[in-house]
Amino acid sequence: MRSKASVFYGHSAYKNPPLCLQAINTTRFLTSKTKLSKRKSKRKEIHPRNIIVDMEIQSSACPIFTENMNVEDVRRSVTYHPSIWGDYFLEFASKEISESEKAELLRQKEEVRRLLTTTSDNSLLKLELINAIQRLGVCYHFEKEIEVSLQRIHEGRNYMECNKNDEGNVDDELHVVALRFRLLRQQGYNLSTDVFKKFMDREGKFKESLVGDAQGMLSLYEAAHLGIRGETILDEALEFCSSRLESMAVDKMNKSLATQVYEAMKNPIRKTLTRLGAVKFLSVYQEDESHDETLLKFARLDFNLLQKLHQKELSDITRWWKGLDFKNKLPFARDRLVECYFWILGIYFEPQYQLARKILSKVILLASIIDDIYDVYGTLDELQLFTDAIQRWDICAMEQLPSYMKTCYKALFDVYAEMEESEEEGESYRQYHAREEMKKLVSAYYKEAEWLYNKHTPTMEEYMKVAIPSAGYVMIAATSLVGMGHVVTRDDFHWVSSEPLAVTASSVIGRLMDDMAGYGFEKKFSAVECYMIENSASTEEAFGVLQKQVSNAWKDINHECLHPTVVSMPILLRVLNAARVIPLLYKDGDGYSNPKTEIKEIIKSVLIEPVLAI
Ligand SMILES: CC(C)=CCC/C(C)=C/COP(=O)(O)OP(=O)(O)O
Repeated sequence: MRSKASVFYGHSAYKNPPLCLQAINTTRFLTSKTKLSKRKSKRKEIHPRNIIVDMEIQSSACPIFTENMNVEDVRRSVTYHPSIWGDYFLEFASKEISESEKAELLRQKEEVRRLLTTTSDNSLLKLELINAIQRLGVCYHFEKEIEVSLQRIHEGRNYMECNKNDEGNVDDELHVVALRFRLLRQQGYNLSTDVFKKFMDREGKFKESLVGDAQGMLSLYEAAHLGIRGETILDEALEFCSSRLESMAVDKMNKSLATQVYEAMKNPIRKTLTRLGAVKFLSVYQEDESHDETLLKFARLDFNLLQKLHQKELSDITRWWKGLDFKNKLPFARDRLVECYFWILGIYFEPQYQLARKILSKVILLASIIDDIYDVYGTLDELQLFTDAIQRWDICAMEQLPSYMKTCYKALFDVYAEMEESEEEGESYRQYHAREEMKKLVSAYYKEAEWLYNKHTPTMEEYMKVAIPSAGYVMIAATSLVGMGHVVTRDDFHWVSSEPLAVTASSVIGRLMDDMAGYGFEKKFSAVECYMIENSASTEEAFGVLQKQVSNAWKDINHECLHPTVVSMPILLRVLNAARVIPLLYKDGDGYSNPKTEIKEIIKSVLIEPVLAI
């Protein structure tokens, strides 16, 4: 088994910030926070204990206790805006995919399979075809065929000889080399970055002449996101391509390429959710004159049929959610049903993972409610009771809880019971592992609440030890395996519970991006404040260091996805996909708590609007 993540994310990385960061006084941080809260309060004129959370305002200050305060005074009252979707998805209750639609899908699928298997592996056409199939989100239909082809491409000794065009050898083209590199790395092949050396000068810099090749640079940019730690060529490539592509006059590119560059800068392929990437790529692909009509039609149909399936699932979960009536019973909590489902859809969208999606969507919804109980509403005494009850995991433990907590405890208990019922004989270890990870999550929530109430400022090391589990991604990784069926083994559950590097790295991405997005708004300590205080650093310096941590965490995930992997690809894909959700939700603020922003449009494009032919 590979080394534990603490080696990489331990104290030392934070203990030794660049020298320039060490002399700066923390008062800067305090001053900037005060200014910020003054500005916000003035704009909204709201009582500091009852702040409306909308796109600008997110939470109140931490509670200040005095002896004669009662419980209600102490509660940190935060009002999040209500769900923007309401019961919209209930209307899809009777949506079914018809038999004729299924038959048509199968017919078209066979045509694409024929196309895939008859296109020579030694051709650029094949690379482009595999790339299109993957980006259109339909590669789950052809996993075997793609695996076999990429294996042949990887082994292909005569690749270069087979790829001549009028100007010479196409394998000398940056686009071809970079595309091949990315496709093979995605498949887990640990290709050397030396393949890019021919595009560099004697000083080890990428040749400026490449600027004339926008397509090649775009492909190199995408390939560079598959890098692991220490691959300086890919770091260099990323910097070179990002700066050159961004400054390139858009009118020098054709429209399709310009759109792709714009999109790639925002959402590189490696960090993009498959379904969202498919919506975007469908429009690029259909405008590309060299597109394959069979593949395009199939991808469109598959997208729309899967969307129907997702709508029906969301309708079922909405019914369950309405039945719980949290809106009235726990009105302080975020009602983010659709956003939670969308989050889980990022982890798996394929039809075979329907049960897994249902389980994980319910669990993440309840985790969100519990997070608000700990961060917003519960008093420390109540939180202690809830934490104890969760550790006991016994329905009788509910009796000692205040009524709003009982509702949540019972709902959680029921979901895990449902999980148990869905398991086959001898599989109870699945629900057991999921439950243990939920207990750890709740303990971490409690620790954070305790810090807040006791006004304790943790060191970065202390903070990360708690904030990694409290990011919820270890719990998500374990629970994501529960409904996946026979591709998952008992060893996979042991792996996920052993703090493996990939899972910790995805937690680091989740934690740090969430903390950076919430900085200045959230009422609790975050990595930004911890870093600043511990290192007397400015906000900018803290962000720089944390962003570097995030970028290293991506490299660690990439590393763990290379052969030989500790667990199988379907397991690792869940971890990678969970990490992919984070930049989407947290790159430009907290898009989960405040989904009125771009997130709403994204959810619409994936879950509501069918893709149409132009
Ligand atoms: C991955 C999981 C469990 C997701 C559930 C929803 C959730 C808790 C989101 C983060 O909210 P937040 O920004 O308030 O989180 P925190 O309080 O940890 O900063």
